Amino acid sequence: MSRALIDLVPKSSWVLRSTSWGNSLPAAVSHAFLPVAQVRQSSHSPMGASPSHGRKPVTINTLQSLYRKNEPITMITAHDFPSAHVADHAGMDMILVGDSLAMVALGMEDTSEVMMEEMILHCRSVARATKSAFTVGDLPMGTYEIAPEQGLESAIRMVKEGRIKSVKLEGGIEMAPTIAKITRAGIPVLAHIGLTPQRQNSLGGFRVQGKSTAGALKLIEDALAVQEAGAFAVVLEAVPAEVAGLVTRNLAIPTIGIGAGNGCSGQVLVQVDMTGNFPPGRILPKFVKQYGDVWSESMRAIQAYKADVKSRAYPAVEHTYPMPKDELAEFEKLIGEKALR
Ligand SMILES: Nc1nc(=O)c2c([nH]1)NC[C@@H]1CN(c3ccc(C(=O)N[C@@H](CCC(=O)O)C(=O)O)cc3)CN21
Ligand SMILES: CC(C)C(=O)C(=O)O
Ligand SMILES: [Mg+2]
Repeated sequence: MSRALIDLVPKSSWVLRSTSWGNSLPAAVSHAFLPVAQVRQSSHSPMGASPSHGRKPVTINTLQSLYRKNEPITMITAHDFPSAHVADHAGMDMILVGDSLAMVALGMEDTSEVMMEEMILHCRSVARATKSAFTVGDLPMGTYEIAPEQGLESAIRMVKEGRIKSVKLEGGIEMAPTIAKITRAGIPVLAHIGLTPQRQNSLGGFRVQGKSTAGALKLIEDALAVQEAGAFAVVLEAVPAEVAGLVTRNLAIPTIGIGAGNGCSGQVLVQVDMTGNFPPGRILPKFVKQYGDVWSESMRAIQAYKADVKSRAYPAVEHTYPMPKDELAEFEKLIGEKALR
């Protein structure tokens, strides 16, 4: 809302917006009065009671410590401020700004289309909402494959402009020099092997990897190479559980599985998949467990709004701004004089 507009709203209707940071805002932000008529009350998430409330920011050391304790690392994607906000408040250890946002947020055919500038825009919005989780940004296709220097330049842009804490890139042994280059510059790298969607055209589509003996051996070779290059963890996507378990047992860094069974050091899912925020009938990868039905809930709410507008049930009196009685009387008198109606 513009300054001019804010000045028009009577001060009496201003309330302290109860934010998701809890009821007691620090003094530094207590001037953040917004002209909202209602303090949002949510029965399912009482203010200040979210799992991540007051949690210290997750760092690379926190992740290391979870790994040592054999406690599974939780990771989910987010692509904007609200989706990062809810993931952070739910207490996720890591939030990934995946290039899958090309498909789930931008409506592109696959992930190869998304540009660096677009990834940076989404990273920035996620970073603003994330107070606790460790953030990772996917390097989009074409921004790291040419040479280690190109990879480092892109990784620096993701951190400086995207405001995220680490980068992820797809590829195994052939990417080791790039992973080493970025890591040595002080940017943590999450590797990603198995099904690498940016390479779908040479994989023959989104296909399970490491199903054959040769494929499984290649996966182990790749995992060891990215570890050796300095990756702080490695995503294993769409590989048999047996192979992922073996890789996990033979590495000294965490494995983050997606469609890789229960033997990994952690799990990641695409948020819109697991919350069910997509039209009915969409075919999901086999590994997705749908924990919610956000689409139906949004549909219900929007259709109820539509019905209320059509029937004039909304807005009701409580959603309107009353004029003081004396002002209204004066106003009506003036209208009568001017022959308005
Ligand atoms: N919304 C969304 N969720 C994802 O998990 C995801 C994306 N988008 N986009 C990028 C990649 C693509 N992903 C996918 C997509 C499909 C399958 C899939 O359908 N796999 C088949 C097996 C295919 C085969 O091996 O022949 C399956 O049955 O799960 C797997 C991973 C994972 N990533
Ligand atoms: C599925 C995860 C690992 C990913 O790379 C993405 O969301 O882009
Ligand atoms: Mg990705």
